[in-house]
Amino acid sequence: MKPALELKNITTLVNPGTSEEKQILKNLSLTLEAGDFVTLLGTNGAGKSTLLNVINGSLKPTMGKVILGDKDLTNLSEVKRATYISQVFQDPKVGTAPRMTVAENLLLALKRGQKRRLRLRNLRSHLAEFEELTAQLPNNLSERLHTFTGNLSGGQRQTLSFLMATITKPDILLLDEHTAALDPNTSSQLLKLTNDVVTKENLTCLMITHRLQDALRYGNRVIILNEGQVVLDTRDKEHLTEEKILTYFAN
Ligand SMILES: Nc1ncnc2c1ncn2[C@@H]1O[C@H](COP(=O)(O)OP(=O)(O)OP(=O)(O)O)[C@@H](O)[C@H]1O
Repeated sequence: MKPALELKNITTLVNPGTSEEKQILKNLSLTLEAGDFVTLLGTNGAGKSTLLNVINGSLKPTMGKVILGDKDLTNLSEVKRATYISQVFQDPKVGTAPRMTVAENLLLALKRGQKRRLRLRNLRSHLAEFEELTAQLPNNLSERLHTFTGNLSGGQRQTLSFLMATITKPDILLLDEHTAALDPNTSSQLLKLTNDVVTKENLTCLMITHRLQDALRYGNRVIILNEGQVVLDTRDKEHLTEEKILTYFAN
């Protein structure tokens, strides 16, 4: 079977030819198998978000290739890649349309890839489905289906962003510290939901986190980046400890 995602010799150079020139990712290669749930760790500035940006297409690598299944995405725009790749960001304000209701946002996510005019038709016929989908979720989202998302709490909005990112099964799910801005209870509820959905749907997922205990608790594989390179890539989580992880971090 083909790997879900292959990054081949990715190098990203920003501000080339200026005094600000910086190589962020350095000839980085990485293969994700279908169903891999990777927790991605590394010090501030190691290149974790840059790696996600190269995958989602918001940053074009200076060199290297991004292959999804049998498709070469390297020259595909961010918008076109969104058909295959979903992402949840750290900021709850990103990822949902604030002047649309929860139900309207869910419908947009469900009809991803269709023309906007067609996407908002038949909202009524999906309401029962959305009620059922949100009923099991934290933060009483099911009681807020007709609320503008701009009026939701950060936790409700992040739960909605996660639901939108997974409502149709993405080929790759990217999570960039998606629970970091939430209070400890809400954060652990959303992480548990994340784990349940990723495991049940057998999603291929890359999740950036700074919390070592979460990196150890969730997923089947741990990757640590340092200065734009992979310094640890292991599925042997049984023998991994927080102390051991810290030895791979830059000082
Ligand atoms: N477009 C850009 N132009 C210039 N420098 C950039 C750009 N994008 C990222 N960088 C720099 O590249 C380095 C890596 O950034 P990146 O955001 O990928 O790190 P990170 O591992 O996600 O860090 P953090 O844990 O702080 O979120 C940082 O030093 C950052 O300042």
